[in-house]
Formats: sequence, structure tokens, C-alpha cells
Amino acid sequence: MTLLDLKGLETFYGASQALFGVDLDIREGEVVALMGRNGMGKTTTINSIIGLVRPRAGVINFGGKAIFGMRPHRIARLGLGLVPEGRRCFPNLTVMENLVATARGSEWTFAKVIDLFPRLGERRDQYARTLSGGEQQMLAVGRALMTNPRLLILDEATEGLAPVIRQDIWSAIRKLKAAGQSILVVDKTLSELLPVADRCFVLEKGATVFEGTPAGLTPELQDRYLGV
Ligand SMILES: Nc1ncnc2c1ncn2[C@@H]1O[C@H](COP(=O)(O)OP(=O)(O)OP(=O)(O)O)[C@@H](O)[C@H]1O
Repeated sequence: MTLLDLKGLETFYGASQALFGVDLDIREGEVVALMGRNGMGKTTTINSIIGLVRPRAGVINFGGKAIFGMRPHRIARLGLGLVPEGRRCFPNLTVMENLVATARGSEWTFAKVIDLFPRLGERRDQYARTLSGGEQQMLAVGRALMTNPRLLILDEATEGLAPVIRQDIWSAIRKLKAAGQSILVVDKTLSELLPVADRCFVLEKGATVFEGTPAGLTPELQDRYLGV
């Protein structure tokens, strides 16, 4: 079943157009990679989905429901869990308080989150501001999971993290996938992203220019659309 469906999305910032026709769909249980060079519109696409910016044209269906133009908190409540770029947690709450603060539904619990990220368990009573960047990122993922999202969206979740921590995050993503979690991932590390993705969408200048399997994204296409 299709979980998320975007068609012909056009989004502006003031008079300047950022998206010129983004098409993307995610089926239940899939891991979908959203790719493209810097400034091609990945974050704007995510912000359009979750209602932070209001697209001017297009279709956005989530779980069979039109969510175009809905307010962000209503969209979130339908089951969209975002881990935003820049890992935002409440700095003056402890790890446990951060997780409990977003709890909604019953599937994900504090115990399950620390099972996925044992480091968070060791730091349960530490203030979020005292965590390393990688631990804060794990906490941001945990917070999103505590909302029991039907779709988890990860925007550059491994950016700027030490290699060991990146591995922990990728390993968590693989476990979530194995458990059937639907995930939309934006990440620049193709060597990690492609093996875990079921399908890829590539944006160029605010429009979808490639849709297919990771195997279909040949070295030539990678070079054309993602090369630096
Ligand atoms: N708040 C904003 N106001 C005006 N223009 C913006 C704003 N945010 C993004 N843009 C523009 O919209 C276009 C798409 O940017 P976006 O951040 O979505 O790209 P991206 O693919 O996520 O890039 P990156 O990988 O650098 O995060 C760019 O031209 C960018 O300059």
C-alpha cells in the first residue's frame, strides 16, 4: 500500500521558486532515499510534506489522506516523525525526559529506544546539552520513534558525526527497516545509503529526475546527478 504520495509539488520561498515538480512515493515498509546535490530541494521537499512550508501546487497524500495545506501539528499526529537536520532536542531535559516528552501511542517505549541505542540508556539522567553530537542525534531519532510514526523521516542524520557513531545510526536504521518501519532518508553517504534503500528518488533543481532502485542508479547517473 502507498503510504506517502507526492505529485507535481511546487514550493516557493517568497517570490523565489524552490520546487518545480517533485514526484515521490513511499510504500508501507519501504526505505526510500531522497537524493540530490546541495540546494536541489531535499529539505524543502521534507518541509513541504510536514507542513512547515506551504506548497503552491501539487498533491500530497499520506495514508490515503490529502494533507496538502494542513497545519504541521495535525500532520505530525497522523504519523509523520521527523528527525530534522541539526538534531534538535530539549537541552535542559534529561535523556529520559526528552524521550518521555514526545511519547504518543504505545508501541515505542523508553526501553525499546535504549535497546536500539544502548548509549542512551547509560546516559538516561544526563541533560541533553551535555551529550556528544552523536548521542544527541540518537536522542533525536529516539524522540521521533516515541511518537510511533508510520513514516520516519531522517534529514542528514549522520552528517558531521564520528565514523563509529555513524555506524551506530546506520545499524539502527537497518534494524528499523527489518522491523518493517517505513523510512524516508536524506543522506550524502551513498555507500551506506544505497545498500539499505529499496528505492531512490533524485532531485535536480527542485524536480524529480530519477526514480528507481539503487541498482538502477548507475555510476554514470550518480556522476551526473550526485557528483561534485
Ligand atoms: N528559507 C529559505 N528562503 C529562501 N530560499 C530558500 C530557503 N531554504 C532553501 N531555499 C532555497 O531553496 C532551494 C532548495 O534548498 P534545500 O535546502 O531544499 O536544498 P537541499 O537539497 O536540502 O540542500 P542541502 O543538501 O544543502 O541541505 C535552494 O536554492 C535554497 O537556496
